[in-house]
Parts: sequence; structure tokens; C-alpha cells
Amino acid sequence: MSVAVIIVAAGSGSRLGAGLPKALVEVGGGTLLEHSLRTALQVTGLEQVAVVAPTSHLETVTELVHGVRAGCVVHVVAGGADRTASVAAGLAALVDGLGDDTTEPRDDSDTSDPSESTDADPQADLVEPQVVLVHDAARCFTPLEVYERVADAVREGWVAVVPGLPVVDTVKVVDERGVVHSTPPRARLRAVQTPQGFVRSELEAAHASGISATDDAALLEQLGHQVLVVEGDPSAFKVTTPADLVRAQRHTASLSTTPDLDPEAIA
Ligand SMILES: Nc1ccn([C@@H]2O[C@H](COP(=O)(O)OP(=O)(O)OP(=O)(O)O)[C@@H](O)[C@H]2O)c(=O)n1
Ligand SMILES: C[C@](O)(CO)[C@H](O)COP(=O)(O)O
Repeated sequence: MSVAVIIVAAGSGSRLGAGLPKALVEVGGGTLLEHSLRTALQVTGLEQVAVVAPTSHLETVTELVHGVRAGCVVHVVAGGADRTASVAAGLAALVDGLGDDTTEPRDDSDTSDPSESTDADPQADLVEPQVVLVHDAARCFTPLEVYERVADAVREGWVAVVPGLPVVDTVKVVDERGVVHSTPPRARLRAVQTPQGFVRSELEAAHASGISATDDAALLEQLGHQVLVVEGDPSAFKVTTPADLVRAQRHTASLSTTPDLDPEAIA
């Protein structure tokens, strides 16, 4: 089954407050977007990637994407006003190839300048992807295993699949005054991450409904689809605040200094 990944990177990063779009913030020798893209490009069966960029930084993102060696077509398109609109823009680029820019497929022996045009049409053999994984650029250290786990479950027949982790805090539902309405049983709660995987045609239908939500799975839930939660990973945390950026810096530092660290072994 052909797989495509949409990386949404069009957010402003207001909570991070870095003075530039969050996906372009650097940590551990690369931007959040580059880290995400490098992992996404290794997904089994991958045929296309759509990178959804801030309108104000389309050129920068295009240059950055050109610098990453890809074995498949990578579209760069402008994002929308919210995350849902940005995913819809990425989805459109995958399906009708109307991206603002497309990088050439490259291999490791290719040393030519990627900005030079060639006669080859990289989109000539493209088919509509059957499986689409939607990923936040901000979850830049999501391990490849999580992508594969999600994609495998979609290939096995699930229409919608999200990675998630058990919640460690007790969660309260409150009313508009902040007064507790109820306490859902914690054992049934999951904090969900990305990439979220979908049968492409159903994700398209969900976006065509015009609903907006904080994740794509919610759109399919509202249309009555069952959504499977598979195991997520602590490394798939979302860089949202300055404290998360410090966590990301520590994460890259720990990867380079303690490759054999086993969290299970810590008493
Ligand atoms: N209009 C938007 C809003 C968000 N995103 C992307 O969706 C992911 C999750 O969003 P979030 O972490 O909330 O990013 P921001 O919207 O940039 O953050 P903030 O709310 O702090 O401004 C990010 O990779 C972000 O770039 C997007 O592509 N388009
Ligand atoms: C999609 C998401 O990362 C799942 O946890 C999350 O809902 C994004 O929310 P944000 O407010 O756009 O950060």
C-alpha cells in the first residue's frame, strides 16, 4: 500500500515565543522540521511527503527541504489558519499534486545542485496514496517505530490510528466556572501524539465535512469511525513551550552521550 506523510509545520509557535515559526527553531543541529522530515522519509512504502509551511516562510522551508536527501517526492505547500486547515492543504497537495513546490527524488550518489531543474517529472508515476500519516513538525523526535506501528495498523484494516500514552495525572472535566463536573477514570485515558494514520479517502471525507478539531482523529470520530490507539513513545513529546525546548536539547544531548541508557534500568 502506498504511504504518504503530511508534516504540518505552519504554526507560529506563539507559546514558544522564539520570534520565528516553531518548526524553524533549531535544536541538536537541525530545525524541528528537519528532524521530523528525516525520520518520516524512512517510513516503509513511502511515496510522497507534503510539508505544510507558514505562508511567510515558504521559500525558507523549500530551501530547507531541498537540503534533505529524499527518495520520494516532497511537496511544500502553504498552511492555513489553524492546524485542521493546514492538514487539508497537505492532503490536497498529495492528491492533486498542486503543491507550490516539489523537490526531485534524490539518491545518495546524486551530488548535483538540487535547485537545478531537470527534465524528469518526479510526479509522473505517482498514484494517490492509500495510507496517510499526519505528523506535527513539533513532535520532532518521534521514533520511526511509532510511524511504522501506526502505518501497520492502518494496513491491517483500521481506518484511523493514533499513538498514545497512559495519562499520569488525574484529569477533571470542568464547567465554564472552573468547577469540576466529573473525573473520568484515569485507566481509560490516553494522551495522544502524532503521527496519526488514516485511510486516505476517509481522511479526505472527514476534512470535506468542514469540521475543525485539535487532531485529525477527532474529525473521523465525529463521522462515527472507530479510532485505534497504539502505543506511543515519550520521545514523541510536542515542543510547545520554552521548557519543552530545553527538554528537546537534553534529549539530543542524551542521544549523543548515553546511547545505551535504558530507562527500565533506572531504579
Ligand atoms: N495553522 C497551523 C497551526 C499549527 N500547525 C502545526 O501543527 C502542529 C501542532 O501545533 P502547535 O504545537 O500548537 O503549534 P503552533 O500553532 O505553532 O503553536 P502555538 O499554539 O503555541 O502558536 C505544529 O507542528 C504546527 O506547526 C500548522 O501546521 N498550521
Ligand atoms: C495533534 C496533537 O498533537 C495531538 O496531541 C495536538 O492535538 C495538537 O494540538 P495543538 O494545540 O495544535 O498543539
